[in-house]
Amino acid sequence: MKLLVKAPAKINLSLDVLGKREDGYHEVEMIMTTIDLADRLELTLLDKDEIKIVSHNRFVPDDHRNLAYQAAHLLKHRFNVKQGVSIAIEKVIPVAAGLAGGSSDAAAALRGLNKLWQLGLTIDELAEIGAEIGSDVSFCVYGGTALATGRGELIQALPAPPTCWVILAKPFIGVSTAEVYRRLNLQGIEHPQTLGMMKAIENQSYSEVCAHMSNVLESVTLKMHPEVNQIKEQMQRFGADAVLMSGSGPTVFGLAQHDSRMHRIYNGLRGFCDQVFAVRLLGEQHKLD
Ligand SMILES: C[C@@](CO)(OP(=O)(O)O)[C@H](O)COP(=O)(O)OP(=O)(O)OC[C@H]1O[C@@H](n2ccc(N)nc2=O)[C@H](O)[C@@H]1O
Ligand SMILES: Nc1ncnc2c1ncn2[C@@H]1O[C@H](COP(=O)(O)OP(=O)(O)O)[C@@H](O)[C@H]1O
Repeated sequence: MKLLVKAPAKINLSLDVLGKREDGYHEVEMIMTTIDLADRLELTLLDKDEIKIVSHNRFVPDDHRNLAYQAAHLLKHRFNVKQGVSIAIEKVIPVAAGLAGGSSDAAAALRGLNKLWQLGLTIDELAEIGAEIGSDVSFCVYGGTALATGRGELIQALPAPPTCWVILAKPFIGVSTAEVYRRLNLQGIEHPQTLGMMKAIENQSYSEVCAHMSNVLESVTLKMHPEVNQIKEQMQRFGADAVLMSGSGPTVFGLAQHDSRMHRIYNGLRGFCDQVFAVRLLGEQHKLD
């Protein structure tokens, strides 16, 4: 038996860090939303009692380091599943990009294996299990738009932001999330107005969403990789209404409402970056798969 599952990427419309916790993680406040850029996972039941990862992307591990493997392993052992599974990952989301590709693959594996292995877990139970794999996995289990707090695993659903295009550009560098958090200096950072962003979304005000886009991790990544700032400037020059780095970076995204503007930014950026995409927001929390 086979099952196809989609694993969409996320962007952070705002990202605030409130402080460092005793467990080493940081307390965050983030507005996250899924976009129409997705990996595809093909799950196939195996008679043999094993978890197999198939991936043709050289940046994606095909063993226990793969987050989708970790999702399968967790479910298998916690619920004493005897069947094995092969997980083939067709990678579309750039790796180590601030777009939660690995986390979304893990979330898709959780949702898919819940069906394939007939575990009968609720979406909330899957999100709780996801938090054991990584801070962003819970959000990815639900998808849509949400406020994420705690270390990122506490999720409160929000309405869909106003419709627009998202143009993404990833320079040819990878960024380590752990290193970015480690280098963050909490003194003197300018905090985003998370509440303002939530109100902008509730009011369906595109201009207010643009005005409230802010990410405190930019202060670290832009210093380490000046090319990220250059991409931000290019996007602004080509007419994006607002521009921000997603997560710990290095991917930069810009928003645009009109098709013509989207084409101008997309074509303009292709000369500067190896990976450029123009996609729609997926919107509200919805039933993935
Ligand atoms: C920055 C964000 C924003 O959405 O995304 P990405 O840029 O990775 O996509 C997330 O906070 C990343 O979440 P995720 O990538 O799942 O992080 P984890 O695997 O849980 O943690 C990786 C490392 O980042 C640091 N970390 C992560 C989350 C957090 N709230 N505080 C932290 O200090 C810790 O050092 C941890 O060891
Ligand atoms: N399924 C997966 N897809 C991509 N990367 C993965 C996956 N599983 C584990 N990884 C590892 O996780 C690291 C971070 O990947 P990714 O989730 O794409 O980045 P980010 O957390 O910045 O959004 C990669 O360098 C890779 O080694």
